[in-house]
Formats: sequence, structure tokens, C-alpha cells
Amino acid sequence: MNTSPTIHSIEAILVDLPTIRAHKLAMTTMMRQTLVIVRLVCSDGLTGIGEATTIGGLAYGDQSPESIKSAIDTYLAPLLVGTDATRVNVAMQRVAASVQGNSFAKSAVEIALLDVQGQRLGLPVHALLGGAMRSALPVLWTLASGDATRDVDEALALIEARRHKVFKLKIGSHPLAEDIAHVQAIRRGLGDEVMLTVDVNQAWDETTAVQGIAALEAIGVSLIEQPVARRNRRALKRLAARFDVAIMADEAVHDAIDAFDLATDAAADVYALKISQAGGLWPTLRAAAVADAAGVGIYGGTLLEGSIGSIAAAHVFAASPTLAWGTELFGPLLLKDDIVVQRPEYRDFELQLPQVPGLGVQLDLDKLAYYRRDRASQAVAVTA
Ligand SMILES: O=C(O)C[C@H]1C=CC(=O)O1
Ligand SMILES: [Mn+2]
Repeated sequence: MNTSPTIHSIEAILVDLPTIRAHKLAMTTMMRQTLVIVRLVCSDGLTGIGEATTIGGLAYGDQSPESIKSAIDTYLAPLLVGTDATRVNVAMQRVAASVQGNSFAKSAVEIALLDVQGQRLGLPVHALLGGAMRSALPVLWTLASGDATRDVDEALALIEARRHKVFKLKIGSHPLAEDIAHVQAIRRGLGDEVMLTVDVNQAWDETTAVQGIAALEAIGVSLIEQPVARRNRRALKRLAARFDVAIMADEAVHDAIDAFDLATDAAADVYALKISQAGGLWPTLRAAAVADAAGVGIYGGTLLEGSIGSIAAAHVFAASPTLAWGTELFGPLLLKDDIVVQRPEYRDFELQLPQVPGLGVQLDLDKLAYYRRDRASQAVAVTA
């Protein structure tokens, strides 16, 4: 007889949190972030938590917080409730057999399953993934206030506080000359020693990219992220072949299959891997393995997850055998408030990896009640 604990319930909750400042990307300006929080309760009384986020609703990709919640409530939860809670691979294969796409919903649920399994076994999630290669992860910061003077002040304060020493600039929403002047102003303000990268978020056509990358190389930018449209892989390949500066695929690389296709074409020097675009922690490691095999550098990307999603990603990138380009797991720091008891710890330019069983993050239930989008209907339910 199988006596393994089973999945008792899976709940997906939308939570809206304000950001500390406007965050400007080529396709949207964020003033808040929506977290889809998953709570997965098991028959042995343990609860796992997971999270998925998007950027600007549907502005960045084709899954929204609302569609993630709907996929979990309507499809993933009914498939999993009553099944073995301890066999994460079997559970996710069951989901894969009946649910196409929806990588964000899959990722949020897989995180919760790994969290609860880690608690059950007394092991941190990174141990379930094969063990951590590093106990802390370098984290860059994105300068995206839209104002160069403010960006320089922000970066200098962060270097002084020993929180970040590498900075990513969001460009692509202005004419090229303006964007280049913006990067130049920040380079002047920070000096030649500070490592700068840029993210174009697909905004350029190939002709603009050729001019733009040449100018950015001259300014001493170290990495150019997704300069052209996600689906324009041939242009990405030509740019990677043409320039010495590292070209990173972000929106173009979701999972191991994308990683393989891009590697076959030598279309990028580095991949930004993101847990929700890959479809979970294991799928991210599988994409990382392809990158490793192809000699492509790995960068721990973010979709500006909150504390739960960022720590889940930290467990993966800590377990990845290589991580040549560090991470951008700063999402929790962009949020004015949080829904966890203890926020992730950033120290000496690095995010510290939790070493306790599971993810090592606990929900603050009062804060969750306050920030959840359906709080009005919840209050009615409590008083009724
Ligand atoms: O990289 C992206 O495209 C998304 C995201 C990550 C950091 C940031 O500021 O935006
Ligand atoms: Mn990017």
C-alpha cells in the first residue's frame, strides 16, 4: 500500500505590491508588481509555497498573472489533488501530459512541491537539486528610473552600501542617439571601472542593432541583452558573429529546447535563464545543462519575482555547475513591502542562500491578507 502523503489542496492567490520607484522597460513602466502565490497543502499537514510573476501583465510575454491563476485553479490543481506529494517529477509529468505551455503556472506549482518535499525531508531545496555549488550569488541592479542623474546617484549609493557593483541599463524605448547618450552619461557618472550591461528587450531592428552595439562597445558595455525580436534568431546569430561584446539571449531562450536550437546556430554567447519561462526549477537546470554542453555562459535571470520566486531561483542558480555571468535576483528589493516573514538577505554584493529545509521562506499571513487582490471578498467571507 502506498502510504506517501498526497496533495490535499492547491490555491493560487493574486497579490499586488507597490514598487519603490517607477521601473521603465522598453515595453512598459512598472509601478507595482503582481505575484501569483501558490499554497499547496498536503495530507501530512505540511504546506509548500510557490510563486510566479510577469512584467506589466501581458506587456512582456504571453502569460498574465490572471491566466496563471486560472490555469492553476482550473487545470493544474484538479490534475494533482489526491496524487502522491513526494514524487515531484511524476506530478510535473502528469501536468505536462495534459497542459500545453503555461510554463509560469507549472513553475509556481513545482516550486511549492519542492518546498514541501524539502521540509518533509529536512533538506533545503538546493540539496534536492543536487547540492549548492555556492552559498551566495552575485546580484546586479537594474537602473531604470528613466533619469540618468537619478540612476547615477542610485548606483553610487548601492556601491557604497555594498549591495550591488554591476548595473544593467534598460534601453530601447527612445531613439538610438538618446539611448546612447543616456548610457554615456551613466558611464561618465560611474567611471570606467564599474561593469555595465544593457537590456534592449527586443526593441531594435537589425540595422539599429548594428549601430547601437558598435556604439555600446565603444562605451565599454560588457553585455548586450536581447537586442532584437525574440523570434528573429537569424539576426541574433548575425549580431553574435559580428561583434566581440557578449550577446545574451533572454526572451528568445525559455527552455532546454530553445537553448539547444540557439546553440546549434551559435546565436548567443550567454543565456538569461528564468525559472518561470523554463517551466520550473528542474527545467531551468536542464536548460543550463544544454548551455554548459554548448559552451554558452549562464546568467540567472529574473521576471522581477518577489521573495518566494527569487529564493526559488537562487536555489537553482546555486546548484548550477556554472554561472559565469552572475544573477539579477534583485526583485524583492524593488518592492516597497513584502508578504514574507523574513525578507531575503543581500550582503557584500550577494544574495545569501537559505540553508534551512525547503525554500527557507515563510508567508506572513497578515501581510498576505492585506495585499491579496481579493481581500474585499475574503473579508466578507470571514465576517459572514
Ligand atoms: O531582463 C528582463 O528582460 C526583465 C527584467 C529583469 C530585470 C529587469 O529589470 O527587468
Ligand atoms: Mn532581459
